[in-house]
Amino acid sequence: MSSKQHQIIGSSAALKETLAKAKKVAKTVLPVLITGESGTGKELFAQFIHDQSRRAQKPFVAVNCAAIPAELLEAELFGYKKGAFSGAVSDKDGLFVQAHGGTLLLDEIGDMPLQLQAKILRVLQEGEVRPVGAKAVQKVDVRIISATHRDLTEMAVEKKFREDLVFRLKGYAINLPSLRDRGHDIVKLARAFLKSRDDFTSTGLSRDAQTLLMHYHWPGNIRELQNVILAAAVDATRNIGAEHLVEHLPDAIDVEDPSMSVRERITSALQESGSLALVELQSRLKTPKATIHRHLSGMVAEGDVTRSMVSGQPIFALAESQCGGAELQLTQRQEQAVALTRAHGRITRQELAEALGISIRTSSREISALVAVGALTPDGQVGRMAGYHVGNQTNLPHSMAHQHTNHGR
Ligand SMILES: Nc1ncnc2c1ncn2[C@@H]1O[C@H](COP(=O)(O)OP(=O)(O)OP(=O)(O)O)[C@@H](O)[C@H]1O
Repeated sequence: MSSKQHQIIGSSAALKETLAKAKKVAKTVLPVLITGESGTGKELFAQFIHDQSRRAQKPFVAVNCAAIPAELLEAELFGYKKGAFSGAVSDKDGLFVQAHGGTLLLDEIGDMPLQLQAKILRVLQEGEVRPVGAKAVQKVDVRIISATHRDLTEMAVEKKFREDLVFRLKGYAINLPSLRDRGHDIVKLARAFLKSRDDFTSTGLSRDAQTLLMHYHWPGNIRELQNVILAAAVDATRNIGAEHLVEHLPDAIDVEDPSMSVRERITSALQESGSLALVELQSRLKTPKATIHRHLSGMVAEGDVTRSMVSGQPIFALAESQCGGAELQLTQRQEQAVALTRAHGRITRQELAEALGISIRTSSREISALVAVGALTPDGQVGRMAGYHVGNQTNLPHSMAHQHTNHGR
C-alpha cells in the first residue's frame, strides 16, 4: 500500500480497512479527526489524506498543539500584526493563512487550551481568521485534519474540551489500529525499516526475532518498532536475533517463550520454589530488576503475592488464594487441560494447544493459571520444552478425581 510520497506499509485487514476509509474521505472536504495511540501513524495518515485529495498540489501544514506554549500558539495559528506584542517586529502570516487552499493538521488537538478552542471554532464556522493585533479579518480556505491520542468525547464530558468543537472537528472519524492489532505487518514494517537504511550490515531478521516481534505488546507502536529495529541493527553483525531486540525493549519479554507475560513467569517461578527474593527472581527470569519489581508490586497490591521480611530482605511468595485452599474453581477448558495431562502423564504448551485447538498463547495462559493453583506442576525444563504433570493439589474438583479423556494429541 503506498502513496507516491509517503509510504504506508502494511497489508493487515485492520490497516486495509483504515486506508480505504482514508482514501474515501480524502475526496471530500469534510474535516477529519484521526485518533489512535501514540506512534500509530496519525501524522502519516493526515499527509496521506492530503496527498489523495484535490488539494494535493497545495500546502500541507502541520502544527503540534502540545509542543508550542499556549501563549504563542494563537500567534502561530492566526499570525500577528507588527507591534501586536513585544517581539512582533513585522507582520507575520499564521499557519491558517500559510495552509490556504490546502490542509492544516492540528496534531495533539486534545492539548489545545480551552480559550484557544473557542477561537478555532470561530475560524471553522466563519472561514476567516483575525491575526493578533489586527482589526480586519482574512478569508481562508483550509481543510482541517486533527489528530489526538485522547478521547475528546470523554474530555468534553469532563469539560476539558468544547463539545461544539468536537462536533466541528469530527466531520469524519478515523481510528488507527494499534500495532499489536496489525498481525504480520509488524514483521513487514521491521523489514522495511531495515531496508530503508544503508548504514547497517544487518539486513535480515532471524525466526526467533520475528516471533518475538509478533508477541511484544508495542506500547509505543510503529515509532517504537522503528527505534528498536534500528538500535538492534547496530548490535547485530548479520541477521537481527531475539537477543538483540530484547536489549532495546523497555518491557521485559521472555526470549525462550515470548507468549508468556512477566506476571505469568513470576507466578510459575514462585509456584516452583515456594518463595524467592527479588534477586533470585531476577536471575531466574533474566529480566531487569525494576521490571520485576514493578509487576511484583502490582501483584502484592492485588493480593496475589505476599511480601515478608527474612533476614532483612523481602521475600515473595504466592498468596494462599493463588495456591488453592477451598475447592478449586476451574473453567471447563482448564478441567479438560488437567484431564489431558493426567491421561498423557506429561504435556507441553504446544501439545495442549493442539489438543484443545487453541493458540499457544492461550494454552500458556491456561497452564500458568493451573500451575498457580497447584493443579499442574512444571517438570523443570525451560522454554518450549517445558512439560507439566498433574500437580499434588488435593482440592481438585471431585468430578476430576478419576476423569479420563478420549482426546487425541
Ligand atoms: N504504516 C506505516 N508504514 C510506514 N511507516 C509508518 C507507518 N505508520 C507509522 N509510520 C512511521 O512511524 C513514525 C510515527 O508515525 P506518526 O508520527 O505519523 O505517528 P503519530 O500517531 O502521529 O504519533 P504521535 O501520536 O506520537 O504524534 C513515523 O516515522 C512514521 O513515518
